[in-house]
Amino acid sequence: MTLARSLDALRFVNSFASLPPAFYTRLTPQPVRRPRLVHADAETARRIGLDPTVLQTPGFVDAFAGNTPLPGGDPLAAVYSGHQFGVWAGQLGDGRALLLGEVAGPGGSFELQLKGSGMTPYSRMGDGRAVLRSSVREYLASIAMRGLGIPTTDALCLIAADDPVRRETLETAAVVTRVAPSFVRFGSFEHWAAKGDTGNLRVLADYVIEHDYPECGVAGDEPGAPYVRLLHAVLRRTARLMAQWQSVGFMHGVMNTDNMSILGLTLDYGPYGFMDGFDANHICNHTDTGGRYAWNTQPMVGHWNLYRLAEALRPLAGAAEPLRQALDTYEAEFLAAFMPAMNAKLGLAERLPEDGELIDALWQLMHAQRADFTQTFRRLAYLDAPDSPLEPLHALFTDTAALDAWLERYRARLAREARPAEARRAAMLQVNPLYVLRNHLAEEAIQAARNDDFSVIARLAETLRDPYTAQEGAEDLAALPPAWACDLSVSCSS
Ligand SMILES: Nc1ncnc2c1ncn2[C@@H]1O[C@H](COP(=O)(O)OP(=O)(O)OP(=O)(O)O)[C@@H](O)[C@H]1O
Ligand SMILES: [Mg+2]
Repeated sequence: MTLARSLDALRFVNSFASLPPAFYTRLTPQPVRRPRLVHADAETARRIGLDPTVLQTPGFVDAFAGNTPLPGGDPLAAVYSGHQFGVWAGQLGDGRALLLGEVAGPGGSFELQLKGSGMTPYSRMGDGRAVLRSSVREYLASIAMRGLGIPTTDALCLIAADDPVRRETLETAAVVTRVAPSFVRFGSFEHWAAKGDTGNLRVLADYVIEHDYPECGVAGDEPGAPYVRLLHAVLRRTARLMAQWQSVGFMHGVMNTDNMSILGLTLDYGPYGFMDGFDANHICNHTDTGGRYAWNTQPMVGHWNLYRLAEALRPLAGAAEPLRQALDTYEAEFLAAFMPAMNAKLGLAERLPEDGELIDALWQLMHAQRADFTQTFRRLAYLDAPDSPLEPLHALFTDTAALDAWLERYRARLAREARPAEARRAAMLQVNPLYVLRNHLAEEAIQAARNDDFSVIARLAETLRDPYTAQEGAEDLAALPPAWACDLSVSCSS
């Protein structure tokens, strides 16, 4: 299929553009110099109805670099506000992102968004650009999270360019095309609520209900009820997302309300991290000196952010009490997702009252010894398997006697499972990934990409797509971080 026909096949509908003009500013992307394709994701292309064979064509690169317009596209930057690090930040908005439009693909309806495509009226002090470094991280994280089965925005392609971009040092620009059913954030609601503009608040809420949560809107209902249901639905998705993050050791790093997806997707891959050695208080974002967004605070912050969303919806709900009741279900929703996830990670098909203590004891042990998060769970799957020595598991812990003591408890618990050991092992390998996007792997990919060597990114994308299956020749991608990685730090700079 030719590029033109394939792009024509993307049937743009642009429902966000049908909202009142105050919601966005129409503008075109600012072109970049010498755009070149770093990588494109055929799976995402298929989902949106784009023939993957066009991904390598120059026309495709130009269109998704923002250098040539997409037929049927209607680019716009959306306004939103938000709380950053617990403090009201006022008006923000797509300062470097542009919504190209919405397409109907075989996998549903998706918005396509360029990130790093130039200044907008919401750029404030920023330059509208994203550097290659942070764009590689965003691109790979999207693929990694989808591979893990965790709700996320997707990335269609990553394009590198020559434009210089000043951060701490001089870097170069890149553009990521992100894909999601919606990029609306908690902060999109806070924006109108803070202005006291209940009219536009209702427009937004009704749009989100119609577009993404039709089950919340019931005709002939009490006037405030759909908005309470909306909060409840977003709360359930957010609670589940937090449980999923926790269970793979993912840390978002900047859980500001403007980065909280109304769809419960992982949104905005900035200074995120996957845990290496387990430290429950680990802060992946160097800029977050107070540790607001440490691993163990994430579920609580999710709840705090939902409070901000509830406050924003208050003028529509009619009364505060139903919103409060919805908020009160958060902990139960989180635990209803997290506890079974933890049982599954340990291969416990049944749930017994004492399992919580067994799991807590493992967390404490891993934390005290900084045992590698990913490898600990993965290697537990092979416990007492034929031809599987204990040594690789022992190697993750400094105090092996303490590990052995816990393993005795664990074995005793496993003995009460009806499921045969082989079936348990297979189930554990399905939920405990072997490959996660460790910081040092992203760093290696970035270093190579800076020299126009995109092969490291391609290899990581291929492996992370299927993180639960051991892949021949990918042993190094499962390995613990090398010594040099201790010095890596990731900040908000992007
Ligand atoms: N280089 C930049 N130029 C213009 N605006 C920026 C830039 N970097 C960040 N911003 C804006 O600052 C605010 C907070 O930034 P944050 O890092 O959370 O978002 P982001 O990574 O740019 O985008 P997104 O949340 O869409 O992934 C947003 O309004 C964002 O658009
Ligand atoms: Mg953001």
